[in-house]
This record gives sequence, structure tokens and C-alpha cells, in this order.
Amino acid sequence: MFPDSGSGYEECKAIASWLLERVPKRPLVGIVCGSGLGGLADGLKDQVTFSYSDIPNFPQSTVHGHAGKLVFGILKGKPCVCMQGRFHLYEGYPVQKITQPMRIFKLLGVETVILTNAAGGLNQDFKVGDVMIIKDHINMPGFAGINPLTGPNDDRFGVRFPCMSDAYDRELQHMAHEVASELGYTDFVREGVYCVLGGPSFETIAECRMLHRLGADAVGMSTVHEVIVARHCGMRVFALSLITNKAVMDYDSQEKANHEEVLQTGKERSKQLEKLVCTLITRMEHDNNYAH
Ligand SMILES: O=P(O)(O)O[C@H]1O[C@H](CO)[C@@H](O)[C@H]1O
Ligand code: HPA
Repeated sequence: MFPDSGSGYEECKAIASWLLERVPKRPLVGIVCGSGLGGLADGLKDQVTFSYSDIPNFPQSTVHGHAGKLVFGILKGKPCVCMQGRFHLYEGYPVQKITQPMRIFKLLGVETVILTNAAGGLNQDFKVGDVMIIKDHINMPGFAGINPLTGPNDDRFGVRFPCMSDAYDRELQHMAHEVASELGYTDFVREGVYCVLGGPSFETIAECRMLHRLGADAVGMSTVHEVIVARHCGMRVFALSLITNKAVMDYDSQEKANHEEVLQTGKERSKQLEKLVCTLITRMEHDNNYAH
């Protein structure tokens, strides 16, 4: 009755143990890089890198702009693990599998997860190149029953009915605004609501108009499922969208969403996005439960 997604406790534990045997330190911070935003890992010192294809039972990246590497390293004294490449529903994996790395992060010792993504701007005040601090999400596939926590609940990870009204840590959002201000980034740092769709087709004009009316500021095909699983197992979450293109909302527009533009905008803004994330990480406090 319940198909095995291959991402239960034992499977996650086996992958986490395999990794822990090969890295010098448990990471406290887990980072997931969005399309074209994998450069975040480059700032890590003393790197230990695994190709996803070398990690037993780990899913494989299939999307251009997602390198498919797991990088462990130190950022200003903080042990981190960084996914250069995430998994999306449209790649054909079950939703439980695309979110499995969050459970592996938890078992590795991660306390805070930072996610980035590339997204289309629905908010008419947003410009291409803006960075949106995600304050909330709309799980559109969830309305059709696609939720990574579907199936028997494993209490070792979390409760059956996790709260999501506090999904995005408010203190970290506040700190990110402060960091943005200190770095002189306030012109392009915003905040808003991210809406996930299944993809891989980009949205129609009617869909973009609808999402905007529903309260979404940006639209993409990732992040939300990972956030749900990360929160379920008690990790703190901070997430950013890079607005790589403006969602087309007007029938007279000649613009067409395309992945090349998404990757190009990523290249142009990636250094500042990385600086924002790295500065935030250096300021974060951790309990470091596993260090004792
Ligand atoms: O969300 P990330 O992984 O950044 O990728 C975004 O970019 C792709 C579309 O260009 C989609 O996969 C969308 O979700
Ligand atoms: O416009 C978009 N729509 C959905 N996903 C995206 N990822 C980058 N841009 C977009």
C-alpha cells in the first residue's frame, strides 16, 4: 500500500554514516544551491567533495546549472555542507526522494539549512537581479496531495502534523536585512512569498496572473518541499530567491521565460548573493548538539 520511496530513516542513516566516515567534522550548516548558484561552495575551506554518483543510493542531478556535487568545508570556522545541485519534482523522482538530502543533513548534525533558488518575479515592483528573502511559501502541488511527508510518519524525524506558519526563521530574516544594509545591498534585497509549481513547463500568462493575485511574489519549481522536510525534522530554515526573470503577465509582451536567461542572471548576481549568505552564516549562533 505504501510504495517504498527509498528515503526512510534507515536509508538516510546509511548515507549519513557513509559520509561521516569520510569527513573530518559534522556540519552545522547545510546549504542548497539553486540553478546557476553553485558558486557558494567555492568559499568553503578544507573542502571534501563527493560527486552525487559516488554516494551510494543518493539521487543524481539531471538539470543544467546543477553540478551534482556535495561539498563539505569550513566557512569562517563553521563546518558546512553544500549541495551544488538539487532535485526537482519534474526530474521524475518521488517527492520523498528529492527531499531526502534534508534528512541526511539532519542526521549529519546540521542545525540550520540555507536554500537558494532562481525564480520568476510576479511582484511588479521586483526587477531582474533582485534577491528576495523568502518569508513564506505557497505549496501549490500540496493542494493536489503532493507533500513529501505523505505516507507513514516516522517519529524519529518529527511529528505527524508539523506547523508551517513559522517555516522561515524570522530572526535569520531580520539578520539578513541587517547584513544587506551593511553590505549596501538594500536596493536589490526584497522579501516576499515564494510559490512552487511542478514544472518543467514555465507558467502561462493566466497562471502568472492567478499566482500574483493569490499573494505570491515569486514562482519557481523547488525549495518548498525541502523546507517542509527540514522543518519537520526540526532544522532552522532561511531561503533566498534570485529573481532571474520577470514572469510574463501581459499578452502584449514579447518576453519568454527560458532557462538560459535564468542561468545568465545567476552569473551576474551570484557574487553578491554569495557574500550575503556567507556573512549571514558567520553571524549565526549554533547549539552544536553533536560536538559533545
Ligand atoms: O529552483 P532552482 O533549482 O533554482 O531552479 C529553477 O530554475 C529552473 C528553471 O529555469 C527550475 O528548476 C526552477 O526551479
Ligand atoms: O519564471 C519562472 N518560473 C518557474 N521557475 C523559474 N525558475 C526561474 N524562473 C522561473
